[in-house]
This record gives sequence, structure tokens and C-alpha cells, in this order.
Amino acid sequence: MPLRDLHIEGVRCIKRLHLQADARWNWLVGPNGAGKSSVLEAIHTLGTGQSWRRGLRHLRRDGCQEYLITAHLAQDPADALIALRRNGEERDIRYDGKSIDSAWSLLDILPIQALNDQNVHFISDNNESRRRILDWGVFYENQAYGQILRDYRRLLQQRNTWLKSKYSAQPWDAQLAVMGEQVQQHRQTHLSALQPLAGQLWQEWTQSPGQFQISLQPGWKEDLPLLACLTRDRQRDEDLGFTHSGPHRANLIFKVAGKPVADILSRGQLRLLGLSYRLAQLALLQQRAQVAPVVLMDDFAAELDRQARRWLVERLDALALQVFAAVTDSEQIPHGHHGHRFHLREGHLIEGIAA
Ligand SMILES: Nc1ncnc2c1ncn2[C@@H]1O[C@H](COP(=O)(O)OP(=O)(O)OP(=O)(O)O)[C@@H](O)[C@H]1O
Repeated sequence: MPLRDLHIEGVRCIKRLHLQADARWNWLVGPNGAGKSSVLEAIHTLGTGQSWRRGLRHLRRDGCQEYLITAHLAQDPADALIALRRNGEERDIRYDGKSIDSAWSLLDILPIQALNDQNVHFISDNNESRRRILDWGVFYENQAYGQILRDYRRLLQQRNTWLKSKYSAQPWDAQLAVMGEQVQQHRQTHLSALQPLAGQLWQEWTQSPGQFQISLQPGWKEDLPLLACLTRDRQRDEDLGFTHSGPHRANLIFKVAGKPVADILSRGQLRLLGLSYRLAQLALLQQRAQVAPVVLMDDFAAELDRQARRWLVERLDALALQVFAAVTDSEQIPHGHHGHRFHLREGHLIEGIAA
């Protein structure tokens, strides 16, 4: 669902900026501090209700009362606008003239895949980052998953509150176990479909016969049902005041040739492996769910040599998605590559296609 245009007011270093987007490639070009990430963050916020690094209030430009981000989507009629305005703690989201209560709805209206540093280096980051990236793919492949995960988290929170308060009746375990098993099942099904695609991309890039494996640890003892683990660990959970077993403790393990990748791959290779995984997610969505996220790529060239950059562009080209990619220099864009180039300085568009 590409953007046709984008309008930003009062976001970080950007006072006011409009651009008319290309349906495929949009290169944001400018030196450090020019505002490239601010544009990407604005799009991310419009598609998720959340900033990708700090809290939302940091998005507001110093000295401004509010920020406003709006866009027209390519498939919508000309007068349908998606708009997010924030003033202090008040947030107003509208789509096609209607007010939207929950930012969750934005995930359907404007799906985004963010490839910023954290979201590409998730493999060597913590378990939570890996779960977040996994869940992004599961959610877009099967949108019922969003509700299942929210239900699971709500029950988990209730159980943890109960563990701390030590009331006598304990009503949560059976339902928590049912939801937890469902979360695990959806994740595993998704991963089984994703693994061959990610492996294919990784091997295509490395030309290495070393086998690439991803496995999912569910977050509880694998040969026991979750309910049995919750029952078994009840006393320990009560003593420590939180739930030890469940998909909130799941982990994704990446291995190449049988070894943990963080031990053997270089930082650039880890970025490429992370990108292969994320590209595989996009390919799977294209096959299964017909969702076409807008791809946001911060610091496109970081840690990638020329050949890797070309490969990445070709892979994204094959997916025919809209991409916004930040580079500090036009030289980092593979030679002869098409798309719009927006040159930025100090939060202003100095050259490019203004709306
Ligand atoms: N709340 C704010 N109000 C005004 N300016 C801000 C605010 N937050 C950050 N900035 C400024 O915005 C600029 C950072 O912009 P941004 O991160 O978008 O740059 P960039 O082009 O992505 O740079 P790099 O290539 O270094 O990643 C910095 O100059 C910073 O001082």
C-alpha cells in the first residue's frame, strides 16, 4: 500500500516538509543530521502509532506545540487522507475523515516494515527483539494472531498481579495455557514456512553450502504442555512474583553450520542475515497474505559492501514494494538505480519532488 505523498510538520528537525513519493524507490539523501531518519520515523509513526526509538513525545520538534503527519495512500480516492496529530498527551488519528480510537487499526491501514539498526541486528540482540521481529511476521500473515497475543499478554499480566498479591483462588492458568499454546503454534507454523525462504536468500548471498537453521524455543519445557509447567512451577512463580513459563519467554535461535551465528559471523554478515530474514518475511506475506508493507530502511549502506548493496536492491526490486531508504551520499545508491531522490539538509527538502 504505497504512499502517494507525505506531509510532515514539527517532527524532530523537520519544521514542514512535503514530498510526492515514487511508488517504488524513494532515496533520502543527506549528510548526518539532515533529517533522513526523521522522515522515516514520521512514516513509521503514521503506520504504527509508535516511534521506532524513543517515546513519542521526543518526536515533537523543540519549540513546537504539536506534530502532524499525513499521507495519501496510492489505492485510495484523492480525498482520503490518513492523519496523525499529537499535542501533548492528546493524540488524534483520522482516516478518510473518520476518527480512529486505537493505533492498532493503523497496522492494517498502513503496514510498515522498519529496517532500522535495531530491527536488522535483532539476531545478535536480546530475546525480546527476536520475538518482536518474529511476531511482526506472524501478525501480518494471520491477523487473528494480534488478538491472540493481546489476550495472552492480558492474562499473563493478571496472573503476575495475582502472584504478587497472593489471593487464594487462582483462575488464570487454564486459559493462559490455552492462549499460550496458540501463540506458540502460530509462531511455529509461520517459522516453518519462513525458514526455507530465509535460507534460500542467505545461501544466494553467501554462496555457502553451510546450512542455515532457525529454531524456536517455546519458552517452556518442550516436552510438557504449558499447563503442566504452570502447575509445576506455581510455588516458584509465587515466591518470585512472576510467571516463568510461556511464550513471553520464547527465543529464536539462529545457527549456521551448526554454530550460533553471533559467534562466527561478522557484523556485516549478521546484518545481511537479519536482512535475509526480513526479506523472507516480505516474500512470505506476498505469497500468503497479499499484504504489501512500505519498507523503511535507515542507513541503507551501513556495513554493506557495494556488491551487498546491489544484491539488496535487486531483492527488494523483485518484491515490487515501496521503499524509503536513507543514504548519506548518492554514491551509496547502486549505479544507475531508478526512483526518486530527495536531498535533505537541516530538516528541509532542498532538491527532489515536492508535493
Ligand atoms: N526534538 C527535536 N527538535 C529539533 N531538532 C531535533 C529534535 N530531535 C532531534 N533533532 C535534530 O534532528 C537532527 C537529527 O535528524 P535525523 O536523525 O533525522 O538525521 P539523519 O539525516 O538521519 O542523520 P544520520 O545520517 O546521522 O543518521 C539532529 O540535528 C538533531 O539535533
